[in-house]
Amino acid sequence: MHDRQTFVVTVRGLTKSYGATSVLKGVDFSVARGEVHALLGGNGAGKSTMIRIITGSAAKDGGEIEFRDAAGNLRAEAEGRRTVTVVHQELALLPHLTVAENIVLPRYSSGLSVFDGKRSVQQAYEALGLIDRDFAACSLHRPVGDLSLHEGQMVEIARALSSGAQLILLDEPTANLTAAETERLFSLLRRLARENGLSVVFVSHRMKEIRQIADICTIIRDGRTVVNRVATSSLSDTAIVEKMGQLAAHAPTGTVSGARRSAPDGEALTIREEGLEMMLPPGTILGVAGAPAGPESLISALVGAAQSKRWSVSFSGWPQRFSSPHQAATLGAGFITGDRSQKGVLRSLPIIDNVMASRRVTRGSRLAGGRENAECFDILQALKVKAASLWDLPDTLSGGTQQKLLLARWLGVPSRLLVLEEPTRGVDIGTKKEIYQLIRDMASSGTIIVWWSTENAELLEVCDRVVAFDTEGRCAGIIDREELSEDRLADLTGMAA
Ligand SMILES: Nc1ncnc2c1ncn2[C@@H]1O[C@H](COP(=O)(O)OP(=O)(O)OP(=O)(O)O)[C@@H](O)[C@H]1O
Repeated sequence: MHDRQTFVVTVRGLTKSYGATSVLKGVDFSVARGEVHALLGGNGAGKSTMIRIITGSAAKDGGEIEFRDAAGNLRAEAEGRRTVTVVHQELALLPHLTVAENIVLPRYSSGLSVFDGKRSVQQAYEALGLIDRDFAACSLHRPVGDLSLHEGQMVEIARALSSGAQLILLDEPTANLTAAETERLFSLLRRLARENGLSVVFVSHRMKEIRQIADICTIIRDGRTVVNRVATSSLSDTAIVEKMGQLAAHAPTGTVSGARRSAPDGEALTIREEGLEMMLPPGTILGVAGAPAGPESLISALVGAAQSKRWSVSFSGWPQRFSSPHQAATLGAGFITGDRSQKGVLRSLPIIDNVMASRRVTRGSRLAGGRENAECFDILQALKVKAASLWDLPDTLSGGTQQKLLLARWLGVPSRLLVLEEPTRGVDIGTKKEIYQLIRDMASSGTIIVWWSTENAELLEVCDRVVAFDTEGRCAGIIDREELSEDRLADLTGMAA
């Protein structure tokens, strides 16, 4: 084990309440210099709240936080915080500025230094060169808006290194990365940990990658640390899920594939592009696999988000072209966007409006009725959403719980078609299983489900058939359930299995 002196951050007995809700009840957490550490816990366990307190964007009620430098000397709290950087799923980069400008920006944020273009490019090159010399040599003057997600992540990590970060926290960073990019990100993080002494904290609900990347793990449950700095390899998957308090939900759910379900009534959906035709009987769950280009074009055509020359869609043989997602919704085609923060959650409206939105559209109701309260309450209970009040704003909920709000909007709404983009992103392991069952129930009642996921294991668990796209957006194959495997999907899509 590491000596106390080598811990870059140590949290002891941290407490935090929001009003009457006690969120952190005495959390302990410490990260050693140069380690890759997984921070685990169910939705709402308190991970982000603790991270916000460590970085200073929320205040603690009680407990201690201690920062130390590489030599083991105590740092002042304000100085220590500056050595911690969080890389979120939605990258905090300015798309119109160049790579170099984005990397050096924090150096000038105090307003005390005068911007020096030449020096900045040199500083940016030094930081990005630690990650990838070739990429640094050709990208410093490119606008960040032109980069891929993976390249953007490299720029954020370079920016953190350039501003003296000792500890980087990454929040589900591999969603939407290809297999090769995921492997490159993991080996980069391992190298920076080993050679530069960087500490990495990895927050993820994907068991497979937790094992791939993290040597040490800490598990938080309901505001308390239940596993503190234990070797990940010493815990089985079942033990991890049990410590998170989700063993019951983790039990096998008795998958019933569409092929074995009795065929419900309804209209069949036909999707065509040149040289390809898919006919989906009512109740089919069609998985969509691959990097964004292909799935996005198909989904836009299905939900009326964009006119498509590539795809044609028909219900029971009748061509169907929705002119907007609103029209699609009124005609029984639901859509849960993968862009939770920009297009999904209605931030200025309370939880009840977020949940009831699609029901109001499909029912054509203009006034919110009193019975809605009870209905909304039941829907949230089915998804185990813990909220103090239906009238709270969504920002008072954890990230994974906000994702559940989007699902709640369409679950149980009678629909011909439900299109889902990464519906379980950020959702904890136990809740994922429950969502799979709720979606199967909707399919059993005749709804056709189209489910895009970058987690191949989930497509295997839920879908009757999968259409796979390669990284260029071309259709690479349609695979029936019996022939599905994670390796086959990874091969066809080039995405991490
Ligand atoms: N501003 C706030 N006001 C009230 N409650 C809040 C606020 N911020 C967070 N909470 C509550 O604190 C609890 C912990 O949330 P937190 O975001 O830390 O969880 P998490 O472990 O990061 O979950 P996830 O895996 O879903 O991201 C949740 O129950 C959430 O509703």
